[in-house]
Amino acid sequence: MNTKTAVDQGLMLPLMEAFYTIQGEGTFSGYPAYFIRLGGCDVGCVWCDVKESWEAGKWPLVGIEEIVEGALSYEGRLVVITGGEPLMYNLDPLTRLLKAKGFTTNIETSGAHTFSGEFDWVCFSPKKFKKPHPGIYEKADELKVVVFHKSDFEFAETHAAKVKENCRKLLQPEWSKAETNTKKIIDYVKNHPNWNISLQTHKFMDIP
Ligand SMILES: C[S@@+](CC[C@H](N)C(=O)[O-])C[C@H]1O[C@@H](n2cnc3c(N)ncnc32)[C@H](O)[C@@H]1O
Ligand SMILES: Nc1nc2[nH]cc(C(=O)O)c2c(=O)[nH]1
Ligand code: SF4
Ligand SMILES: [Mg+2]
Repeated sequence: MNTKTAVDQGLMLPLMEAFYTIQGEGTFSGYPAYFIRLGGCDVGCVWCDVKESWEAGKWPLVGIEEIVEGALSYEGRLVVITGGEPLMYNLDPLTRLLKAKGFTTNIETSGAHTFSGEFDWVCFSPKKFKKPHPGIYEKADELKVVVFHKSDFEFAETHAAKVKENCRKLLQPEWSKAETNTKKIIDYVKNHPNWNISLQTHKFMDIP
């Protein structure tokens, strides 16, 4: 099988980095987790904190068995697949293998591409820069909207209207503007208690 076919089938993936850390964001904040960061993103968020991930061709193509071997070398059995935009790839084979080895599988996604993979928890973080694919709304367990500008509250509500009833609704301050945005988020959540706050706690702890 040639490399392109292997990538198309999700048997090889561009791996930017993989590391064992503490999930810093969202519902699983505080949980030890192995992060698999796939290279490549076509969404283009102006405030993205991993812009170096965007160009898929910069990262080595790694077979999914080798990716899972890396995860197996740590004690934790929670994996977070992120990027870049991980849904640019077929995640069925990787997540099937992770589940067969006993992992809980979580994803961080903008939802801008068609869904694939078998996930226990889907964190959907919609972006103004590229519209989400409509299929993501029924998959999302957590809607996590980054607040950069005051218009992001209205943006958050338009997506909240489309997710499942039991989907968690989180507002996360954009890191470089955290001081002013966090104040706005606190006021918003006090007045709209169906929303909760997510902070990038790994940045406060100075860990990956
Ligand atoms: C780097 S993205 C990768 C996964 C996927 N592309 C996405 O955007 O969901 C991981 C998470 O970090 C958030 N994020 C990225 N840059 C951020 C920033 N400057 N401040 C706060 N959150 C940020 C994203 O919204 C997303 O929830
Ligand atoms: N510790 C830690 N938690 C995270 N949660 C989501 C992250 C991401 O970049 O997807 C991330 C990350 O990069 N590090
Ligand atoms: S979708 Fe995610 S990885 Fe892509 S630019 Fe936006 S925050 Fe960065
Ligand atoms: Mg991050």
